[in-house]
Amino acid sequence: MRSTTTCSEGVGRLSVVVKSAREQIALLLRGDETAGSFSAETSAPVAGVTLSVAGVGPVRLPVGAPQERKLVSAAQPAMFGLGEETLTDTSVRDTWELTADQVSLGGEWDGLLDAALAEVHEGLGLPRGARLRAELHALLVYGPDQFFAPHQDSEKDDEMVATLVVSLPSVHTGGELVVSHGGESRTYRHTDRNKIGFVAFYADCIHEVRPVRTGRRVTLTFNLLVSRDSEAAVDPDDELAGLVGEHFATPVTRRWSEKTSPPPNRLVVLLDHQYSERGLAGIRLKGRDVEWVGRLRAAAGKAGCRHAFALAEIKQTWNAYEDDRPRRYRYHDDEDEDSSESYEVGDLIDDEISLGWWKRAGTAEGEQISLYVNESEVCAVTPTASLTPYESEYEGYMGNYGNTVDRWYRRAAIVLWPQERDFIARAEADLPAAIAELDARLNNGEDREQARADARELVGLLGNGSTSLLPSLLPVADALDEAELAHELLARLSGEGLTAECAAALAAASERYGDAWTRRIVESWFSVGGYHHGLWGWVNGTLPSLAAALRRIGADSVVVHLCRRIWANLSVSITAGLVPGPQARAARMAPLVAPSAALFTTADAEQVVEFVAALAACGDGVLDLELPLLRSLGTNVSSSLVDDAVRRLEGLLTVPPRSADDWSIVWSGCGCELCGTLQDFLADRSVTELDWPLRTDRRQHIHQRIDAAEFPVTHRTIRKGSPYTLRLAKQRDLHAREAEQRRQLMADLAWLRREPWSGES
Ligand SMILES: O=C(O)CCC(=O)C(=O)O
Ligand SMILES: [Fe+2]
Repeated sequence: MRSTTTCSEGVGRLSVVVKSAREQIALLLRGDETAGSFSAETSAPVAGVTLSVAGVGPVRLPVGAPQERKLVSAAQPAMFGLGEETLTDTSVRDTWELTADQVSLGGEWDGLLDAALAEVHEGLGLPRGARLRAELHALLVYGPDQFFAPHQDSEKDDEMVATLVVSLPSVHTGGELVVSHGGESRTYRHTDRNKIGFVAFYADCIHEVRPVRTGRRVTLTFNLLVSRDSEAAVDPDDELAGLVGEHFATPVTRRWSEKTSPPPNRLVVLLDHQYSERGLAGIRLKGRDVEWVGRLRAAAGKAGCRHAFALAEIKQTWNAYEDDRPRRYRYHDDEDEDSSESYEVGDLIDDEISLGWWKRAGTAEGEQISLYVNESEVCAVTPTASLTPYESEYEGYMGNYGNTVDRWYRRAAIVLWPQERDFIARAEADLPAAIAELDARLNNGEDREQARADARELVGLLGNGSTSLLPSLLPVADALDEAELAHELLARLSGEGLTAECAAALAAASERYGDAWTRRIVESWFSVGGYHHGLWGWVNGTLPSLAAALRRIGADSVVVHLCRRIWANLSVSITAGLVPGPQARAARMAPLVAPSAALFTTADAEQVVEFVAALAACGDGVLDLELPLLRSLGTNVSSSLVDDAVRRLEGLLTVPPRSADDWSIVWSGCGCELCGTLQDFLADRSVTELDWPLRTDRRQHIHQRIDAAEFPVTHRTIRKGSPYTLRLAKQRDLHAREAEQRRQLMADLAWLRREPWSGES
């Protein structure tokens, strides 16, 4: 049910049917200032509502002409009150009336009425605790020229506060209801044939029904009564406390999905005025904030909540449309324009709120925090958009959004959170502090079950790949003494966060939870195939000292797991880097040399033998890693690695040197017809040039093959004829280059043989 406002002056406040607790809190804080209006309007679909009138029978809705006539025949001319008298005077009131006892409403009616009363309740700004009831007074039918002159309804009942006019759908023109109060007047017309219209106004309003011009207007009038006792019963602070409780108990419905999330962990109520940290910490509040904060603190106390004062940074992103109308009509966004361009602001696309500082009640000092606040946790009496941003920036076309304008604001807030969710609410704001606190509690031997429960809550906050938290989290995971929980806490972090200082805690956890646990956690920390941009740096810089520290305290088995996992990562990169082109391959191997050296010097001899065995299974291209690795390792090297390199070099040198008339190049392509032709050309001992007419896409394939393998072959496209011709030529220095390569192989071999390889790892 949505309000279809047809007022000619003033706009009804009713648009949303169900308000969330935080929206109601904002309304409640705003108070009477702007809350109520003298009249309010809403509407509801007529389908499902039944009407029956004594002497007429069931009346179909919308009301058609034959039924209107029947209604009139069962009606009386309406009377009106003047002082103590009741009169009939068609110059004041001319309409047909059926009394309440003749009318019965059914079907969906009761539900619709309740919903309409809820809206009207809010629209009129009636006290929240008050109970509003509607008492049917009459059914009225206005035919052509009939009307009701301006008048004020008599309050027939002590509890009566307002009148509700329900317009049933019927075809007519004219017959507007005009309601006036304090110099303002609003005109209501109900013309929608599928809807029932509701207009409520306070009993002290002057109102009239203008003459109907054609058709008939059918209305039901109700007295709106407020129960006094209920009004008195609810203390507004209890109401606020109730709403706060409701906020923390209501699952969050997400905007674009059916799913719900657990209830929010906090309520951030934005204040109106600006404050410094010191001003806020000293609770030197201004203006309306004084009252709001007072009420919210009282409500927090009643609802079992803690609170803090906080400073929020808000960034709003709006759609913007460039405005190319002539200058004098342009809309300028305030005096301080966002940029020299003019534009119109459209919809709010994004509203990010984060808290960077807070001062919790009961603590001595404010704290720097970092807390992203969800929209569902924010309550604003004054919308941020109505304030002045401290900075704004107009951006041209931004992908999906078109043009946008970003606006930044700083606002103060009071933050409430349930006492029983204190730990997680604080942890979300300051994770390192929460971890340190858990650590201290466990060290002091405080309730371990509680610590476990709190730690379980932390799991969801430990995002993917964080590196900074491992050192502080490891001792906590150990002290919790629960293997699965310890794993969950640590598993989503990156092993790159390990430092030599972690050795003791890591060794302790490994000892407590066992070898299989250790292996599993190490595997999570260094997932294979994942993206580890800092892994090699960590292996070079940290792994050796961490391993040494672990060994000093007897945690050799942890070192074994670390080395195995680093090797798993390294060997994936080695395999991927063994590309056919020698230069490309050398470039891929270069960054792997240092981490390989660090790993080979860290791992125990047995593991190094395993690593070398894996290298030995690779093609000869792996020499591009093995030789620089051997140089980097110096004497501190496993003989098996030397042996593998020697074996490869010797093997390559058994191929006799190229004879002067031999121009063959051994290669096999992808097996396609083009690669076959290329292969034949390359393999030919005497042919050194090939002119090959080829279509563009086919030429591309051959270019790629030659570039990937880095053949000593030039390839040029001769842009003549159709298709163009690809000219391949074996490079003239083929022999000289191979001779040079051979000299290098021999030099490497001599170096390997000459070196006194004393240190057998
Ligand atoms: O029919 C209407 O819209 C209003 C009637 C009225 O003002 C009354 O019955 O007092
Ligand atoms: Fe009236």
